[in-house]
Amino acid sequence: MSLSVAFRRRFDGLSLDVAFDAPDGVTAIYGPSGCGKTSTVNAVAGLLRPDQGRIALDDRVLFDDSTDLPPARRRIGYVFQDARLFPHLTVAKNLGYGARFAPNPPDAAMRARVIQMLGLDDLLDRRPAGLSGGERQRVAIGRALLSSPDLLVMDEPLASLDPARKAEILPYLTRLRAGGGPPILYVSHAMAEIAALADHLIVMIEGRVTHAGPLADALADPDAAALIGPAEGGALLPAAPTGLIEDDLAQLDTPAGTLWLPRPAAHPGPLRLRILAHEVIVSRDEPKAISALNVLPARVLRLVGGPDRTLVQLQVGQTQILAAITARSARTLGLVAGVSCFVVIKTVGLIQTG
Ligand SMILES: Nc1ncnc2c1ncn2[C@@H]1O[C@H](COP(=O)(O)OP(=O)(O)OP(=O)(O)O)[C@@H](O)[C@H]1O
Repeated sequence: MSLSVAFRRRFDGLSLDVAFDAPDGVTAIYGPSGCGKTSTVNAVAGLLRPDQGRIALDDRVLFDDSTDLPPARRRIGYVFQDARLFPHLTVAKNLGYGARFAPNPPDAAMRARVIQMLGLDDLLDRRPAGLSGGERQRVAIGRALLSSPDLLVMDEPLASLDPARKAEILPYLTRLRAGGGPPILYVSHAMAEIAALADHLIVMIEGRVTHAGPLADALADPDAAALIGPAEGGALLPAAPTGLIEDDLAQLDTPAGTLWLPRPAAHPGPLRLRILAHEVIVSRDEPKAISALNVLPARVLRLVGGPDRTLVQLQVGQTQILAAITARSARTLGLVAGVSCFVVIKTVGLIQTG
């Protein structure tokens, strides 16, 4: 299932002129406050009428010159920042409400799967007022899923939660992503959240899409990283434990090479590594007596200079990694495209993705 979006809409303060495709998986829409993220997903869901354009899910047109399907007929599940549950209904009845609009209502097995995946078994008889913010959001996600949507839209679903509740709900979202459900359009301005969940990235600035493509490519691309915020760039790598554990460190296979990290939880699921550009040191010589565990050979691909730092894109093994260093270091090291060097990776964020 693929979503294709192209529309215009003028407001007094902002002209939206948005075009992108969202393939299967999770597509994150990222950008500063007021750039038009919510308006874009609202246009997709039928809550905002474009002035012109075309919005389609595969061949099914949701909006064009002659079509404007009402929200209930778009087969889109919507999870808002606040859960918007019915306060007088139990969790079970709130979940059942989603199914009422499903073109093919979910059977008992599907319902049981969603309840189990979102950990809702013990909450079914409770009412929303007695639930934590994180529990309410899990119910809202379950309700949206049980409407058997062709697409799930989530607009800042974690933004109203405190850090502990966010950490509690993220594993449910990663499980949802890994479970082969509908494609997800995920609005967020938190790159840590996006790095944990998304496959594709749309960057919006002032009503326009300024970057679209695979998330991992964007984080390792100096031009895209400059748009996203250079502090967010670096790399996002799939990782597989080799099974070797020494001194409580686990050996992981990654496209960059073999890395040693503090042993991840015993969970067998797939892992992602997030490396931030300012956690990467570049050395011309192979560093020997050094406390950092992860030193890999690399080659400079290109440098993009900013006012206070230079982003260096490096080929490391089969992948690219960005390093953020000072312009002075880039000069004194003689870093230019083609130069061989070594990267020292200081810290790596380990993300469980399934
Ligand atoms: N119904 C409306 N009428 C007039 N202007 C609107 C309307 N909806 C949105 N806008 C304008 O579009 C701008 C973008 O709003 P939108 O909520 O889509 O941005 P956003 O990127 O989701 O922002 P945030 O991250 O703060 O939620 C707003 O600042 C506002 O100027």
